[in-house]
Amino acid sequence: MEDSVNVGIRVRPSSNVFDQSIAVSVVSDNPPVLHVINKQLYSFDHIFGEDASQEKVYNIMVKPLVQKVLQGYNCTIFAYGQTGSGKTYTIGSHPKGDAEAGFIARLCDELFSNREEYRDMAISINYYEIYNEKVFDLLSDKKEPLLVKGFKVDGLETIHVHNQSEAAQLLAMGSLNRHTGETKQNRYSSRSHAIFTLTCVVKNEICETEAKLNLVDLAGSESVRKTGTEGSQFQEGININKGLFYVGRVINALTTNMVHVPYRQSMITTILQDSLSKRNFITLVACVSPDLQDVHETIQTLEFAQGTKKVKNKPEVNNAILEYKKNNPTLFERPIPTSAAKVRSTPLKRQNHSMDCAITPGIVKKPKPNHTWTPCSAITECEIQTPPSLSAMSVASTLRDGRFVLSSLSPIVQKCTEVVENKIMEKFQLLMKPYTYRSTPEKPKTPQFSWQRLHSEVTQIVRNEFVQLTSQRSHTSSSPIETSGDSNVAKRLDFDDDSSFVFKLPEKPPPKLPRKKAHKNETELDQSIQKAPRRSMRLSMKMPPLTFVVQSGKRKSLRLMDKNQAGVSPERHPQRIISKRPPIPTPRTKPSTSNTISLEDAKIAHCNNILNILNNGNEKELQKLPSVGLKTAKQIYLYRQLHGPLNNIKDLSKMQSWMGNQYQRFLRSNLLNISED
Ligand SMILES: Nc1ncnc2c1ncn2[C@@H]1O[C@H](COP(=O)(O)OP(=O)(O)OP(=O)(O)O)[C@@H](O)[C@H]1O
Repeated sequence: MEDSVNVGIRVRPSSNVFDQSIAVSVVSDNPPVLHVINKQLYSFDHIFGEDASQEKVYNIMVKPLVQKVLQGYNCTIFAYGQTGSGKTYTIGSHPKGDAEAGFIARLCDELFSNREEYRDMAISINYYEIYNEKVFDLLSDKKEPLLVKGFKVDGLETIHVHNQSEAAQLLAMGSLNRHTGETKQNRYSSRSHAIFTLTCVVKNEICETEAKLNLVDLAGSESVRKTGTEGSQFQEGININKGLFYVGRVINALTTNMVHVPYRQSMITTILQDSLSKRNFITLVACVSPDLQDVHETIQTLEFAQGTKKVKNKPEVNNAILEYKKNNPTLFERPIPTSAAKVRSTPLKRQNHSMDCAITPGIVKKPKPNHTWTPCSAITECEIQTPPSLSAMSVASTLRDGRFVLSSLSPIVQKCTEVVENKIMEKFQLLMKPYTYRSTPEKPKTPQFSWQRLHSEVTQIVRNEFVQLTSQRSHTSSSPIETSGDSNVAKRLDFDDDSSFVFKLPEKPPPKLPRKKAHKNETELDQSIQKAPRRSMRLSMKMPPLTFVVQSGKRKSLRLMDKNQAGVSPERHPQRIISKRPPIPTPRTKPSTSNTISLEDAKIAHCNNILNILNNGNEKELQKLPSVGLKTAKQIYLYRQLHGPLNNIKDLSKMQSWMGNQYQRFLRSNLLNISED
């Protein structure tokens, strides 16, 4: 196993016996690619289709961990997914017959039946659950929650087992004690996270190693709306989702080498802290339902799984996608069903730039029913439609023409490219108007039009520009945009040609823009486009100046001048976004603003902010200020009680409890440039 985090997806058999509305299909097992309706493609370490046997899933996901445990590594296997998606089935809460046996039964079988191999090993079992953020022992009669000290659970029963039947008995007994409840989606829905821990102590002549193997059956990732929970079940749902969220955050922090791993934010991550670390091994089996009615939860689960581990893009995956698209052209051309059209990405969406095929859908525009996107068809006025989903076309265009692979660029440029593409697509219909007059005897026939061709033309122009940009600015592309929204991208675009990336205000005031270019609304713009004789001529029109908006002396953001000011929408000229011309401020911006004035304003605002915290903050808030600890916070608080609010920050120097140059240190660390006199 090359990675310490291994993510697999398991698709359970459909529960729709008669209805064939399936939303998920496995594109290929190897390389693993999954297709979800609404044109999304995902890749993970492993994907198991509906017909994957328990044995197959166990052999791939769990078996390799046995050796790791014997070598002394802690291993944790999580089953994650919506309620009823097969988590308990996969982990195995009951010692079932051979074919149906889950991970726990198979593991015990492996460890005990090969006693020769594991002769000098002692195994003990803990089985407990986390219900409503409290720990309950499933192997004990006690009904009270257990105390947690640090990351250790106090008073947990640890039972030594010597053979498989003893282990099976404990599993069966503990499973009966689990908190379950009936929801709309599962009659015996697990309402808790159940943790079955095998502690293996291996002795040999030289040393003794101890390692844990945790099998965690997480509670269902729920949508309260769908499960129909209320009252105490609703509260359970909140705690369940909290636990799940932090499991995801912790694994993500480990895979991305974050300095801070948020173990303490939920009970489950607190307790498993010693097993969830970079030194140990983590396996996540995300269970999904293939049914169309569950597509929203399925996408949430897939994005959760994707969020836990950034899957590296592999060429074989791209080839598999291409092959699949070739064989299933209709899947990528048919209109999006209403239920799927509502699907949005989850709050956990991020890092989708890691794979071209997993671009998160934006708001999906729904084409007219029964309309099929036909490549290279001439269109008439009445046929103007919303263009196909950008994400799908992006994948296609980046891969099909083979000229350009988006993923080869840095995340920043990928994101920028997406932004520009989106802008172009927004105006697509307007751009297309000139093509749409009907062919009549008076007018010449409209040239044959193809969405694909136009899209790839425009995209290629933009991307070529970005390729140049990356080659000039390769040093800017090292830091990935973790949770970038468009605003971040705007910031990223925020540079001119100067290598220091310092924004410069233009020396001359901006030239007055010709009025004739100003368009008040889209209809006007629309008309002017129609009047323009040829698209090529329109594209050769003079580029509207780029606008830098100066805001409170902070970093300036590059904005494309809107059509009210420039007359021509900049989205139609994406190739100019990295124009080398010096930036011209918008006529609306105060012409006299200089950086010094803005910086002064910023300083004053900063001082006021700190003064506000000093006067109104409670002890906790005061401690958020640099160089203010609990003691100083208490002193400031007391000083305020005795002397009333501070008139200015300098008043703080009157506080007698400052030691040595503590006050100066406070000023320095809060970046307060206040003179002593
Ligand atoms: N891969 C599979 N093959 C056959 N049956 C399955 C599979 N996955 C799930 N099932 C069946 O689906 C039903 C629900 O599964 P299970 O109880 O494991 O869901 P769950 O995800 O644990 O739900 P909850 O979170 O509510 O506890 C069970 O009857 C189970 O046998």
